[in-house]
Amino acid sequence: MPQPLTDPPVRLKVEHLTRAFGGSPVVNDVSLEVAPGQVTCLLGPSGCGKSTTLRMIAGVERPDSGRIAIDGRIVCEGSLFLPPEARSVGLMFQDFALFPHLTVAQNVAFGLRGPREEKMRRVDDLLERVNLSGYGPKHPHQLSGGEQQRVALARALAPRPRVMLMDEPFSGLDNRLRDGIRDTTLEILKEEGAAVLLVTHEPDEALRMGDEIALMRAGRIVQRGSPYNVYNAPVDRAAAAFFSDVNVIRGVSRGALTDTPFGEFLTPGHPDGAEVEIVIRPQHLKIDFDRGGRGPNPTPADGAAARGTVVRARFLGRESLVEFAMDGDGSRLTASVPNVFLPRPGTALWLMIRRDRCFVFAARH
Ligand SMILES: Nc1ncnc2c1ncn2[C@@H]1O[C@H](COP(=O)(O)OP(=O)(O)OP(=O)(O)O)[C@@H](O)[C@H]1O
Repeated sequence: MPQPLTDPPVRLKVEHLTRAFGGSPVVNDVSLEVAPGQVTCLLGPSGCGKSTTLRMIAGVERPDSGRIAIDGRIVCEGSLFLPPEARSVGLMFQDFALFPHLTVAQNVAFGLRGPREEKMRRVDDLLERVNLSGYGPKHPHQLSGGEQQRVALARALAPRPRVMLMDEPFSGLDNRLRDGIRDTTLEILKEEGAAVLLVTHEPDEALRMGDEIALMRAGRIVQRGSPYNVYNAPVDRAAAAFFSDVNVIRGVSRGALTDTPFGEFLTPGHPDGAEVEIVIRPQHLKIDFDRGGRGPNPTPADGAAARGTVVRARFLGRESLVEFAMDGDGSRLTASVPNVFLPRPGTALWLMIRRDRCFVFAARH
């Protein structure tokens, strides 16, 4: 494939952003870039500093240090601190408040400058794109939560912001509405070509919406990459566990191999005697029947099978979760299987591991 001659353009560039409250750093040396038309999801648990990062980029919170540039123009560094309205950023928060006394059209037109005709064209165009044509004369209280949310999106996008900052914008919506609105929102954001930074604590939302995920923990970005890479090549056990439950099999590395109930695993890079953790998601455990104690015939890719006894099986709709106590050491492992598979507690079954889906990390102490 031909290589691009220049790097893709960067719309939002954040460098070494830091902010402490009461002496403890809440945002610690955060750097990231977002290109026009790209959605980066800032993902992390509650309290990890996502909103504070977003607020500094918006210009409503001052960093202690660091630099923010939009289209190459520095909007924050040292004593330079441009207010939100001078940064060309659009904002959308969870508790987006539409102005109750203004109509839908007036809400969308609120941040627009210029001739009336032009403003009305932009308002009509946006209302059409959020599927609310004809809603212009209504007032916010006459709209459902989902409709109000779409008006808020139209309002934030109306002045054509270069950067769109969204903080948990979908969390006030009920589940059934959410997926549809996420998809519509994504489509419009892409058409508008803004660089989007979206804060969320929900991995599913980040996987669905993001071109890139920046995984944040305790004030720092611990991993950045495409959703595929962040999910399939986590930097550590906690990064893996943020996206799903995980099983952890512990062992000791010797000669770059670690012996487990499932056979030997390659553990290169771990010194002799080092404790390692083999991490595997529940959907990558394979289940087979006991066949009178003889067990399955694993392929070389499966490695060895290990026997366990069902402790609990739960039906979750799309999948079932089956929890096992392993024969050898009584350790617990959980497998998820598609559809309904609900073996009785006490049933003996064999488990195998999808070795290509394992992550090996140094053990945490
Ligand atoms: N103005 C403030 N003064 C003191 N502490 C603050 C202030 N703003 C935020 N914090 C603290 O900083 C930490 C990070 O807050 P922040 O809102 O950035 O986290 P978050 O990752 O967005 O979490 P959530 O998803 O719960 O909103 C929290 O412990 C919060 O209590």
